Amino acid sequence: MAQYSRVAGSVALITLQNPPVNALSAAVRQGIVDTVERALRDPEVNSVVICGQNGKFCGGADIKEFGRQMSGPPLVPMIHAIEAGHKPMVAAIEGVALGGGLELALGCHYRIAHSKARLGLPEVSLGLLPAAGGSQRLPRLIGVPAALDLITTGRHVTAAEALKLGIVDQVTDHNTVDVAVKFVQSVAGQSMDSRRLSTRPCPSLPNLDAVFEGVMQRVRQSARGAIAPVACVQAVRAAATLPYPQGMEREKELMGTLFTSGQARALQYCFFAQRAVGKWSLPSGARWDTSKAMPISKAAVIGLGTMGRGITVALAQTGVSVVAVDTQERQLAEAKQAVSGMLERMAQKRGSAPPLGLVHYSNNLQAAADADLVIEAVFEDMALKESVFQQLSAICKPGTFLCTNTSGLDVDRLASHTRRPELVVGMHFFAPAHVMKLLEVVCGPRSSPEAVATAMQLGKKMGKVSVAVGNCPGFVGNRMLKPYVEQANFLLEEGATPELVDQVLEDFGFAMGVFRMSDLSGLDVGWRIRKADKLTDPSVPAGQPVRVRQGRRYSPLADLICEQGRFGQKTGQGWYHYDKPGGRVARSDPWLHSFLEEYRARHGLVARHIDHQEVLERCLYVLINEGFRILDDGIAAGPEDIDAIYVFGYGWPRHRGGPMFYASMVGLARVLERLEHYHQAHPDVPHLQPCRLLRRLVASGSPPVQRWREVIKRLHSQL
Ligand SMILES: CC(C)(COP(=O)(O)OP(=O)(O)OC[C@H]1O[C@@H](n2cnc3c(N)ncnc32)[C@H](O)[C@@H]1OP(=O)(O)O)[C@@H](O)C(=O)NCCC(=O)NCCSC(=O)CC(=O)CCCCCCCCCCCCC(=O)O
Ligand SMILES: NC(=O)C1=CN([C@@H]2O[C@H](COP(=O)(O)OP(=O)(O)OC[C@H]3O[C@@H](n4cnc5c(N)ncnc54)[C@H](O)[C@@H]3O)[C@@H](O)[C@H]2O)C=CC1
Repeated sequence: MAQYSRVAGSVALITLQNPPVNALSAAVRQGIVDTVERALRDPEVNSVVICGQNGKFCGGADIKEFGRQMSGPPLVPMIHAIEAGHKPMVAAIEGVALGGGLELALGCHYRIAHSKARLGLPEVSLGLLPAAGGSQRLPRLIGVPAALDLITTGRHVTAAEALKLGIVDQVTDHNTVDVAVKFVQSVAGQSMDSRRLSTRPCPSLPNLDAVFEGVMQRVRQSARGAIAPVACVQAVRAAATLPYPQGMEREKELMGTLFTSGQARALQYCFFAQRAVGKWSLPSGARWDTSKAMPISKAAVIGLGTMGRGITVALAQTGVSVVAVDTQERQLAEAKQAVSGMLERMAQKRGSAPPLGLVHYSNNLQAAADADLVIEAVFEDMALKESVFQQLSAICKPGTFLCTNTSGLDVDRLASHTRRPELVVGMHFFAPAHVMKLLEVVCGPRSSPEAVATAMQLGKKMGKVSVAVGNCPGFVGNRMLKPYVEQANFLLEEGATPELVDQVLEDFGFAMGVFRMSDLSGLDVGWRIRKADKLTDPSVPAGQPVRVRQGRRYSPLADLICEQGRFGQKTGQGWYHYDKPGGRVARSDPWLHSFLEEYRARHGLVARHIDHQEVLERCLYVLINEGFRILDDGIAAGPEDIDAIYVFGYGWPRHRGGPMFYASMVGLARVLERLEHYHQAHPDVPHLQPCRLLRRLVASGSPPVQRWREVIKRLHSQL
């Protein structure tokens, strides 16, 4: 809806009303059309201000309407009518002006923003382009390079940057509507001809072709198969090279392709999945909106290796005071330097002071005594972690939350080593912890709703997408990763190369294929876990066939690589060769290829041709199959949780929506059929055996992912 009122005698004030973000639903669009017509007709009115209710101008088109039959007045003619109006129209921008909201403001003759407002055209992140004239008006207003930057990245700008770029005419710290009303009165009666952006030429650019070629190259490289960024560049090119009406035609044509695409559906699903995961609930009935999170002003981080350092930085960035503890003096000194360096670099980028004073260092666990919350990040060793939790339980004040960053150990077992198991919860960050958006909050059977709420809330404050998961080996993300990595190793045994597997996965859209990723993370990490699981020599019982462990197929390839001291990037050699230890550029390694040939010969394996389809299906479907098992076990609340974990923590291409969404796009019957096919070919690989939930969903007619919860009926929910 849009409310019409008269202020200051002659100014019509149109207020968009559609909480929470005044999205441009059909009713709002109809309201705008009606109220603008009324203002233009009313002889007592000489000017118009458009604003949004509750301090938010407009969050853009109503995304919930996409994918349904569109009704109500379309945006393009509505915005044209505003721009063509003979009375001055001013957008009073508070809160946000995003997507269609900014396009509406660009149709107005002036824009006044509050200093705290954010503006942007984020359509690209929904698989779309700004198709209500945004791709044509913005370049005319701020020039091609700046418009290309905003439209292809979708980034939000502050009011101050918007003023600098020329998107807004004025920024105020006062009441924006009052300022806009005063301003519009001062221009009432003037001609608005020069203020209509559609009538302006695009500022000329001498090297137009080179600019577009450069941006297109950059976009294609970083988009990894996403079509919207490419269409955004094409639309802006139309603004730069065609008259406005033809540019609008091109914008419409490009939007037509995007609007109904699978990528747009996937990206819009991700938007809602990201929000859905915040609305967690536990089997006890405790929920996100009924459980109280405790405020955390002082935290302690125990263990200052790769993870502890990143977690310390992320906490300090959030304004939380941190006691950073490592018992090794050398590690402590190195961590101090590394943390300060990271904080300084980040502050320099932002142009603010680094929060160095928030971090204090100690080599003594006692320093954690008065922390509100502790995050343990020592080596992945159960006995060590148990001892640390036992000590913390004795040292910390009553009520301190005790969290672990373990990658997959039993959180409840750690809880049992404390006097307050209800205050123990997993906070599983991803490396680098100050950059990666994902946080798995692991709820043990005894974790209290307050502990879960506090960890979820702290994660959100740190800018993370926090996902509540149940307690099982590997939780959600790493549990699914295991069969994926295993399958990639089997493919090597059968004739593939790391280059082939990685290329297929990178073509699919992963930032890194599985072998490049393993080299980056360090091959020794998995090796240590396999040793602890008694899968590697010398703990393997005598007589155990070398490619079978615990009755199922096992590939010792990664163990053999590690035995050679090849731990990946850190040692300069792994599945690939690097120029030096710590080198980043992966090069094909002839040694590795001969090693694979010898390995196959030794085990009587005959290399066969493996095509791209098999690589993709075996790696992805086995991971998806484990995702179904996780849902069936009640370790994740729904497919959205798994998808958010994979998109924000594991580099799953966002435009493919996450593994569970992808499965529903491929078709569950097809996934089932291919798993059956591969399981028949490899009966000694239990992970390939289709899970019963997948079968049940197929038997229920393969409902869309949004309706899976109706089919998942858990007997023993862990969440
Ligand atoms: C606005 C935010 C920054 C607020 O953030 P925050 O305060 O953190 O709150 P949130 O938790 O994010 O959100 C709260 C709540 O609001 C919901 N919500 C937010 N935004 C929207 C929205 N735009 N629509 C609907 N709902 C929204 C959100 O889901 C939360 O609710 P909950 O899920 O129940 O918890 C932040 O929310 C944000 O960033 N929002 C998104 C902003 C955005 O991306 N805007 C752009 C939208 S797309 C757009 O505007 C495009 C256009 O306008 C162009 C439209 C042209 C259409 C023309 C169609 C022509 C098609 C031609 C094809 C023809 C095909 C054929 O031939 O058939
Ligand atoms: N490295 C990664 O990518 C990820 C690791 N994790 C998990 O995070 C934890 C830490 O991993 P990393 O940072 O990689 O380890 P790391 O090996 O880099 O660092 C561990 C640190 O703990 C310190 N430490 C050991 N015992 C201690 C004690 N009793 N008290 C205080 N400090 C002690 C060590 O001195 C060392 O500095 C592990 O549980 C790991 O599984 C989780 C997510 C990702």
